[in-house]
Amino acid sequence: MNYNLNSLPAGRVKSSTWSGLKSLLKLVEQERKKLVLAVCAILLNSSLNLLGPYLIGHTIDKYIQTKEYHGVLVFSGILFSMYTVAFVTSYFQTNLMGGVGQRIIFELRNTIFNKIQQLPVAFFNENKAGDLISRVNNDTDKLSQFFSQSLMQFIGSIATMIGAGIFLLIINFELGLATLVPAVFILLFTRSMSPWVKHKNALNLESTGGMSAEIQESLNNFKVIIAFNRRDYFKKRFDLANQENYRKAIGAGLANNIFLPVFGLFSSIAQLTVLSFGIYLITKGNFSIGLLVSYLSYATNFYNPLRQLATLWTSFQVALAGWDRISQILSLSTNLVTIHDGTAEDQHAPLLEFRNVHFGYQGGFEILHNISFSMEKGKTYALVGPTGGGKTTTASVMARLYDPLQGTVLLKGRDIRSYTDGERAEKIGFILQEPFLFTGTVRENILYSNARYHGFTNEQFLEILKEAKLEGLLATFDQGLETPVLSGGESLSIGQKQLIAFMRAVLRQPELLILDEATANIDTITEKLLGQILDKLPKETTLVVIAHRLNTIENADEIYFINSGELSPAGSFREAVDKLMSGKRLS
Ligand SMILES: Nc1ncnc2c1ncn2[C@@H]1O[C@H](COP(=O)(O)OP(=O)(O)OP(=O)(O)O)[C@@H](O)[C@H]1O
Repeated sequence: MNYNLNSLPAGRVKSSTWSGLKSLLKLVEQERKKLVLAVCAILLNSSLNLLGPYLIGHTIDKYIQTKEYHGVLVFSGILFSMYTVAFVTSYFQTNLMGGVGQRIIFELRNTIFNKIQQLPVAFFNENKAGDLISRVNNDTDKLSQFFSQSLMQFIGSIATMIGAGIFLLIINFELGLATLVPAVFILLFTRSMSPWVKHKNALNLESTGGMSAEIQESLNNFKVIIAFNRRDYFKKRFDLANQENYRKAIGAGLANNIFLPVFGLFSSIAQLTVLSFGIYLITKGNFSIGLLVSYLSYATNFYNPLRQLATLWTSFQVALAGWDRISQILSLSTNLVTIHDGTAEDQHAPLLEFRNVHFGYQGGFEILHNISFSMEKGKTYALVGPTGGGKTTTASVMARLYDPLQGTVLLKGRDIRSYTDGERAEKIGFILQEPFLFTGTVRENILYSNARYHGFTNEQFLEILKEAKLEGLLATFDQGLETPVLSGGESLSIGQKQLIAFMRAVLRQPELLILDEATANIDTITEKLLGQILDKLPKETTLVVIAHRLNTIENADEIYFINSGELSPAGSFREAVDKLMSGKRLS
């Protein structure tokens, strides 16, 4: 599956306005009741506003021209009450829709975030975090604006226009037709321009995502930037991204503003038509002044919402462009599905086995070539080899961060794909080369993957750590379990981060524990302590150690070389060292 959002076909194939609208409306299904109420309110509002001109025309012809001022007063009262009710309905629907918009954005952000969480590592390799953040924050905001501000105005404007159009045709059919002709041109113009406007907005959102990705990358690398005094590098890159965004925003702005003057021009033409044709009809004796006043008002009632629609249409196109980017994420699914092959675990089978495994990252060359080997319960395996040889990649396939392109990985004789994520994570612990920590405390970070200890007090939890012989590792943290972890671990040394990752993984007592350079940044004394802790793990635990330092693999039962994606057994530690001495070097 292609996980690169910027090259996904959905990004280029634009959904049509109608299908986009339909899928957008699906979002509000849960809000149906509130939506119906809001639509009723807006329809009532439009009807009341539409009745106004008719009553004014009637008052002029029936009471003002005949000087019956009592009737004028009565009708003024009626009009005042109507406009008051119209105001209340308008306020009611605005309130209602404001809430609907906020709930939609809330649900939508949850849905996208949950979807992102379900996607495999390959998705994160392919997309920049800044762009994803922009999709979750900025693009959903565009949708929310449409739902909370524009949708009801949209419905209200269309209702008012239809009503006004009907009045125009009823009062005088010929004059009505002449008044409505410019609207047909507006319709045709809007239809032909909408895809272009939406495309311009999509480009704008894309460049906002790109800019956000630049910001995120420079913030992540601020230490390197400062150390190498290369502020100019990211400044240049940001300038470029900002300029690009500026150009795209100008393009989108121009496209968005194209409707307003055109709509304005045609509505002025319509007003002129009404005025000249109407006066002509009056001079012929076929029309009254009151009717002309009503008529002009209806023409305004028809063309003003149309002009407003120009703005709303733009907001709709922006929302559609945002929705396209969001639905790209929603349309993805994990390629690491759980299969049901019905095979039971075989307690006598090797703990983990690679059978003719081939693997390559998305869109790249094959990295692992036809690897076959197996690992027994309770043994320690070392993977050694040159930088870029494929050790971490092999470990990642072991932990099913990726599936092989060809071949099978078996866990206890069962296809690893037949285990659920939960079962797999329970059985396999993986201490990554770059441990992931989040803002909080040391305790929270250790508990991250050990939910069963969540309710424990510090004393109880310390007891658990003591039993697992992990307590000694806390000595390097000045406030023990309560030591704060700031900015995703920036406040800790890399060695300290590795210690936390170590405690996190060991506490789970997995059946297979993979340590990818897990001790590379730890002093020799602490490393010894770690070694003792590993010795205390249940004897059935299988260990896989990836290491550059030879002393860390001294106690391995078997050592494998991984070089250029090929795996070969190196025998015992002595044999491995002999091989190294005879010319093959570890990195
Ligand atoms: N996410 C990725 N996307 C594409 N290629 C990758 C990715 N990760 C690693 N590679 C490539 O796969 C190859 C093997 O990398 P891997 O990280 O497995 O090597 P390694 O033996 O663990 O190296 P080291 O000792 O430096 O950790 C390298 O050529 C690397 O460029």
